[in-house]
Amino acid sequence: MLRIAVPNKGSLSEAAGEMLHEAGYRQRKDRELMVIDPDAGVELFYLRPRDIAVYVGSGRLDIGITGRDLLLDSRADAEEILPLGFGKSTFRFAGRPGTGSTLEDLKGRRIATSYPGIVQSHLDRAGVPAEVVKLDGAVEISIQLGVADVIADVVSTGTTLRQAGLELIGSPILESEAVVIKRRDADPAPGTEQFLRRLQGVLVARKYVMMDYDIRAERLQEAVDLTPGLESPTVSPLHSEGWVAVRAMVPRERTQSIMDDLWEIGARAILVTDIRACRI
Ligand SMILES: Nc1ncnc2c1ncn2[C@@H]1O[C@H](COP(=O)(O)OP(=O)(O)OP(=O)(O)O)[C@@H](O)[C@H]1O
Ligand SMILES: O=P(O)(O)OC[C@H]1O[C@H](OP(=O)(O)OP(=O)(O)O)[C@H](O)[C@@H]1O
Ligand SMILES: [Mg+2]
Repeated sequence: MLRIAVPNKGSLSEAAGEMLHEAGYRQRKDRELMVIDPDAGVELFYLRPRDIAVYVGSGRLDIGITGRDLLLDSRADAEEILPLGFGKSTFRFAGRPGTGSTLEDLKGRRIATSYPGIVQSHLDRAGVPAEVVKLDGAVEISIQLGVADVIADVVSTGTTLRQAGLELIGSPILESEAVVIKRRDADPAPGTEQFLRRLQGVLVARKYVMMDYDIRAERLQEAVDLTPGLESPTVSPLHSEGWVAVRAMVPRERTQSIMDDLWEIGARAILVTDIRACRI
C-alpha cells in the first residue's frame, strides 16, 4: 500500500484533509494518527507538517503533503512532484521601520526565524554574514523583546507584521504553497501515479466548470474560439435546423465574462455546472 504523510495540525491540515476527501480517500476520525484505506490502497499517516519531509526523505514513507518552505527548510532528501494550490504564502524578511531596505542591510544583524535552514542558505548564497536566532513561533514579537533585530517569517495577509509595526525588507525569499513530495531520485512507489491523478482530478474540478449552450451553426467557430475546452469542445446537432449544442470546460473564474461574450454572438440556453470529479 502507498504510505502517505499528511499534516495533522497547522495551516495546511484542514485544506489537505478536504483535498484528500474530495479525491475519495477515507477521512480520519477524532485524532487518529493513522488511517488505512484498503479500497484506495493507501495508508495515511498524520504527522507534524515540519516532520513530513524527514519521513519521506528517509524513505520510511512514500509520499507526503507539506509546504514548499517546510520542505526546503528541512534539507531532507525529498523533492516536490505536484503543487496543490492551497497554503500559499511568501517568506520575507522584516524589521522596524528604518532597519534597512536590501539584503545587504542585514549584515551583522540578529535574524529570528522558525525556518533557519531557508534563512541560512539564502544569506550564504548572497554572501551576507548574519546571526540566525531559531525560535519556534510568534517571531514577530522577538524584536520588541530584544532577542533579534530582524525576523524572517511566513507572510500571508500581512496582518501579523502590521500589528507588530514591522516593515518588509528586500524581495521575497520564497513563494510557497502546499506540495506533494517524494524521496529525491527514487522511483515513485507503486500507486503514486494513481494518487497524483486523483489529486490532479480535484485540482481540475476546482479550477473549471462545465458550460453547455446552443448556438447557430454559422457562429460555431466564434463560439468555439471563446470556449476551446481543454482539448476540443463537444458539438452535437440539435433537432431545430441550423442550431448546434456545445459542451466545453471553461475556467471557473472566467465563467461570467464568457457567458456575456457567448450571449453577444447569439448563444442561448447557456448552462453552467460544477464538475464533481474528473480524470483528465
Ligand atoms: N497564515 C499562515 N501562517 C502560517 N503558515 C502558513 C500560513 N499560510 C500558509 N502557511 C503555510 O503553512 C505551512 C506552515 O504550517 P505549520 O503547521 O508548520 O505552521 P502553523 O500553521 O504556523 O502552525 P503552528 O501553530 O504549529 O505553528 C507553511 O508551508 C506555510 O507556508
Ligand atoms: O500574514 P498573516 O496572515 O498575518 O500570517 C502570517 C503569520 O501567521 C503565522 O503565525 P501563526 O499564527 O501560525 O503563529 P506562530 O508564529 O506561532 O506559528 C506565521 O508564522 C505568521 O506569523
Ligand atoms: Mg506558525
